[in-house]
Amino acid sequence: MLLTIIVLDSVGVGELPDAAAFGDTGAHTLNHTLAAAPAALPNLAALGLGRVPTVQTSPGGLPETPEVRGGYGRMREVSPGKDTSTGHWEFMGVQLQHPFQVFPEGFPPAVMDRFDAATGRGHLCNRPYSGTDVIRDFGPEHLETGAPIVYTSADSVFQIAAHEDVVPLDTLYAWCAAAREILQGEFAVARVIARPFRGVFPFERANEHRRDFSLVPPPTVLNAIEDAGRSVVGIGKIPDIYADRGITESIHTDNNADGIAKTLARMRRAAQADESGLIFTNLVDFDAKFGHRRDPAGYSGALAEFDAALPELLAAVPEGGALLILSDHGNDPTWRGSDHTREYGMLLAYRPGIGAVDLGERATFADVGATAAEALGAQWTGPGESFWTLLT
Ligand SMILES: O=P(O)(O)O[C@@H]1C[C@H](O)[C@@H](CO)O1
Ligand SMILES: [Mn+2]
Ligand SMILES: [Mn+2]
Repeated sequence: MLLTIIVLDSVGVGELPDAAAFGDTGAHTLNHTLAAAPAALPNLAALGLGRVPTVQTSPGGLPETPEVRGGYGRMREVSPGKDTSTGHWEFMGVQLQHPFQVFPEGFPPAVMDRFDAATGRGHLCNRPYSGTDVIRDFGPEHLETGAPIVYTSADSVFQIAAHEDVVPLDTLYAWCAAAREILQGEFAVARVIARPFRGVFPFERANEHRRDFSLVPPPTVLNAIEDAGRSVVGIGKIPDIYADRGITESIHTDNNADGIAKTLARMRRAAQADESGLIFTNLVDFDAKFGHRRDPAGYSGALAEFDAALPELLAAVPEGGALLILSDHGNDPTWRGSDHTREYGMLLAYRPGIGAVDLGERATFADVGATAAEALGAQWTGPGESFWTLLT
């Protein structure tokens, strides 16, 4: 049995009931993107996306689709966060009791003194910043001094930007590993992120060389699937997000198109070998290239690019297999600021021969992991209610 899960990173489907606590009342990544930059998305609509509550189907939204052949629903996130780690860990059965620590004033001397000692270079910035603005504003001084640019956001992240001609990639990754060691315990941040950049002012991000150094998660459904002797193929940021735990094979990707192509190829290889396991992909461009940059046209184009590839992905689902399409938080490109938005996760499902199946409102993202465990015959007694029987 082959299960493929594809996360459309940050494609939220409307404010969660507790959105006010995050300052996100009224946010709706999908609706606001399509209202600002219309795209038909016929294949996502045919899976039932337009039937997810609050998703707009009138003009400026998805087309009405009389013939829906897919499972559709939305998911509540119980963990108190709206970042990638929180969302993906909850997918696989980890419900956080407390939010990851954030550092809106920057990182204290107890952290930065140790980091400076590790790099021998001092540092620049050390406060919340947009990743494209920070290289524009601090890049010239970085080129002169070689000091790493350290910045954060509303998320629990310690980000290190450095020019590839000034700091070789392996040095930047070593600095991230050193920061990862320092940022534990009272200073634990969910992720240390390497943000290499290149070119001349105002510089260009080398997104394909981004690397996330995540905290190690507690045991997840991925471990249970691996323990059941199934393969767990992580594509894109997935291995980083789970700190390689419960991952049996990792496939790096440069962008969404590359992620889609590598997912397709791996699905076909698994089907030919009658392989039983999970292919788990994260497509990050929606979030990283367009959401945080408040670029609805780019966001809409990325959705259209995925929608155009969907027929091939559906055709690659073997008999008896399944495909889930999810989102892990919002990042409304029409919203104020440059951070994520607290929204329902999208849930779409496809199996060969499926009709229209209303998967309803899931009480937690962890229903995904409970479903994956049941589908793949893994033992999971943690959080989440499986919806696998709705798909069989
Ligand atoms: O460097 P940028 O502004 O893209 O940083 C964003 C802010 C988030 O915390 C981080 C991970 O999604 O990317
Ligand atoms: Mn994300
Ligand atoms: Mn993000």
